[in-house]
Amino acid sequence: MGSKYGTIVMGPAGAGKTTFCSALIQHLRNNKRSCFYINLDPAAEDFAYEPDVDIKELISLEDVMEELHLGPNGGLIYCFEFLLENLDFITDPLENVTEEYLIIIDMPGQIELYTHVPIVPNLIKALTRGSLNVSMCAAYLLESNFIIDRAKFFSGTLSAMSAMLMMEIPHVNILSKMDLVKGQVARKELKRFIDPDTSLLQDAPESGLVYEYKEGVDNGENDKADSVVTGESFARLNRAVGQLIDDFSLVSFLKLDVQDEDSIGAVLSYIDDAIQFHEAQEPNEPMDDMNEPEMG
Ligand SMILES: Nc1nc2c(ncn2[C@@H]2O[C@H](COP(=O)(O)OP(=O)(O)OP(=O)(O)O)[C@@H](O)[C@H]2O)c(=O)[nH]1
Repeated sequence: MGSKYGTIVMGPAGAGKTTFCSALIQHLRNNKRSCFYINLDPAAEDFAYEPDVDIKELISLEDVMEELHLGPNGGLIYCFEFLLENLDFITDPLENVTEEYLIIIDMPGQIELYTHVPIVPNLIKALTRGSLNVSMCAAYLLESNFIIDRAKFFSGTLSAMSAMLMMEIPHVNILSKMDLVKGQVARKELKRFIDPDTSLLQDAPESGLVYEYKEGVDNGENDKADSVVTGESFARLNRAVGQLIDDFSLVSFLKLDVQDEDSIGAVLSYIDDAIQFHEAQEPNEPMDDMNEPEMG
């Protein structure tokens, strides 16, 4: 059995994951490459391309919520725990996928799956270290209009970093929906987000990553600016968080506009390169630590 290659598409809700998967599939088709599309978002409904494997065929989020009286997030976690107990649902169809294919996995946006409980890391281990030995790259999407709110952008960057550290596979960060900021942000300014320049946080203290709220102030979204205290201790805390991002200078973003075929091609070649580079670096380890206790 030859090698297998795949990308797992992650990022917050609404970042454009499913749209990116469709654009990527179209691009692969245009270039006579094959793909195997797996949808693991039980809430996703409209697909430009029908998935080859769809978690909805295994378990219904609606049924789980109704029968177990769970909310959407608890229901989603249940669905993934069920998937991990029934991994054959994904691994069996992948057995015959050859190296000509790019396996594309479309994920839900809920951050709980990546951080609070190590569900996605365990899923990735099963795909990369088991007999399947899929060489994978994570594609983490953050939507570009986050740059309008610097605090939101940097907290998104921290989530991207956290996913990168948890997954332990090659990782590509992508700023999606670039069409929405085109012409609105100067090129030079945009560069400071592409390679995150943490001094952006200090340039606009009202956009600090860490806020202290005044007592008795309504902390609703609209009143955020009024309720921020920009004291030196908070400036220091912001600098410290900024330094943390700086220290991981690996975080930088590729620009994606799904209408622009060249940007899709550029993202794909980064994914291809990241997979190839990783493959050349270290052979996949056997799946020996799947049942080790994980961080809680
Ligand atoms: N302008 C613009 N809109 C986009 C782009 N990509 C996605 N969208 C829109 O953004 C919304 C969310 O896109 P999805 O692809 O469903 O995002 P998702 O990350 O899969 O969403 P969840 O599955 O809910 O987490 C949809 O209305 C898309 O049409 C883009 O490149 N440009």
